Amino acid sequence: MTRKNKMATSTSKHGKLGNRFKKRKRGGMKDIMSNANWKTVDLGDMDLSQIDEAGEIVCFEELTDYTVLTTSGSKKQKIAKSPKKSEEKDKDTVKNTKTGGKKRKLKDDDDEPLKKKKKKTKKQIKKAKDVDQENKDNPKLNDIEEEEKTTDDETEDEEEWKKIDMSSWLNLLIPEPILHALADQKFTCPTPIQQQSLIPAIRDYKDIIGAAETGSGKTLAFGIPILHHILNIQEKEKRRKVKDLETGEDHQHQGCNDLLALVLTPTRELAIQVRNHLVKVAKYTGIHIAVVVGGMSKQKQERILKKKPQVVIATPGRLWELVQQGDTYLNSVSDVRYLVIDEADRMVERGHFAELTSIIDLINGSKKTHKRQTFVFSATLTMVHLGPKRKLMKGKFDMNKTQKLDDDMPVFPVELKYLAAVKERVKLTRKIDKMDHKFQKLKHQNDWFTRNAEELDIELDEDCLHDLGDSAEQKDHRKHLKSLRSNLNSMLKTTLFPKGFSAQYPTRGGQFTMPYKQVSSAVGKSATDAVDAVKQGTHGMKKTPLVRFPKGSKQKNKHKRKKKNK
Ligand SMILES: Nc1ncnc2c1ncn2[C@@H]1O[C@H](COP(=O)(O)OP(=O)(O)OP(=O)(O)O)[C@@H](O)[C@H]1O
Repeated sequence: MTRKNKMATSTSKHGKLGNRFKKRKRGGMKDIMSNANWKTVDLGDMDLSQIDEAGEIVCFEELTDYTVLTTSGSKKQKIAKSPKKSEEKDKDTVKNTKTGGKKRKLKDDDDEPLKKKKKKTKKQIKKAKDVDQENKDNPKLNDIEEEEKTTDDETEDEEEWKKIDMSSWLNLLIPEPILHALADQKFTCPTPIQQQSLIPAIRDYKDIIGAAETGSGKTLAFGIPILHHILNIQEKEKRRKVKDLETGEDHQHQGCNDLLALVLTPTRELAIQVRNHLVKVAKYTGIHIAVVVGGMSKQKQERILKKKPQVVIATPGRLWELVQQGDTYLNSVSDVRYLVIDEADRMVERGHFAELTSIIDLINGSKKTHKRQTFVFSATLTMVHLGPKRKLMKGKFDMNKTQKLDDDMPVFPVELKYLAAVKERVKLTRKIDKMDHKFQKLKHQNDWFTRNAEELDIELDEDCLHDLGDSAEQKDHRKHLKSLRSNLNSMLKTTLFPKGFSAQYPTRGGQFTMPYKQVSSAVGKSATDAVDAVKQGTHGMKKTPLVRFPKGSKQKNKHKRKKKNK
């Protein structure tokens, strides 16, 4: 339907569709009854057969006098009779057809005058070919824009979601629009990785390193905090704008229309998967999420980036290529506030590493003063086991001794505990030796001085001799040494390995035993299952006082409480 009250439609090769045809619209059927004959539209030199999108269309015809009938339930409504009225009313009716509680817009194609359409069609020939090729190559890429349309179309009762029990999310600082979207998807409980990441990432703005198996919900573990922070930025931006309007000032801030978050994934399939997942959860936030991956046509990429998405999900290769080409929007990638490296273990494989390093260098070189929050997620633990974490995080935060030990020896947890106990014993013995040695040395010095002084008949100044018995410092030393000795004693009295251990398995730094049953049940299993198997078999061992828990940890507090109760 055109503004000039002309109608462009198609006729099949086998003849006209007739004077009455039906057009299905959401919310009802539309009948268009022609009151006059169709007239052929002159398209000049243009050959319709060259347009891939044209499908069955072989020529254009226009209808200047028609009546539009719509069905509302079973009742048919006549909405236009005369050409002028028909145009106005038809436009209104279509525009007001409710889809998902939102006004459905007329498609540009329906709304444009035919002449304009003719000009555009020539231009569209190439574009249509590009798009078609692109869609053939990548059906998934095609879904990216499709899905956006369908999301808008969904109908729902605004308050309906509040009936769903979402109490498990309540303490995790989830903004209402996100909670709403989670409820829509019936995600009533956070997964463990989400539960553990959300508060530190949202409230404490901590960097997160997370390792959890495939399908454990890692995407939302970084997605929700990022959306939460962006919503906050938008809120602040709005307030600033209001303030600027009041004061007449014009400040430039990084805000709603900037690239704020970058998610890097090793493959385009994963990028699309992450994007679709985040789009669903950002449904009510107004936050724009886009994907930048290889295999997408330049035009489509430009179209997507023109919308200024605040979150970009990309593969390192494609992103780096576009940055190097000088893409204006992606050039601000160095200023992102949230950086996610998803599937980090795969990302460091050869093939991604060079571009990933370049991107990270670019981001690290940013002159912006704002703090960046980084999320590193991985499906396997290989990344965590690559080397001591503290080397990578030097100076970032202090690790206690047990953490350092665990970090150095990422074997089985149970093994670590016994290694820790052995190390503790050795350390204590060394400390005692050292102190003893100091005392011996002092004593020896005193003896040596006295002996020589006697031999040489020199009167010794008392100050030359070390006081081993009376000074406060010496007293402290003695006290300390005593406590070290008693600790070592109790350690030596406790059996390091419970009875029943028969099989032996080697570890770094020593040979330890564990029940054969557990060893055999752990063989050939995934790391998690093997650890479980070991844990089950060594349940009793966990209770030995040799195990040192990190300060402030749950186990430590439990241990303290138990001790107190005794
Ligand atoms: N809290 C939740 N409750 C129910 N389902 C959830 C929840 N969080 C995520 N999911 C669903 O679990 C599936 C896996 O989630 P997600 O893709 O985030 O896992 P992942 O750990 O990133 O997996 P992968 O390693 O394959 O990327 C998705 O279909 C997602 O919709």
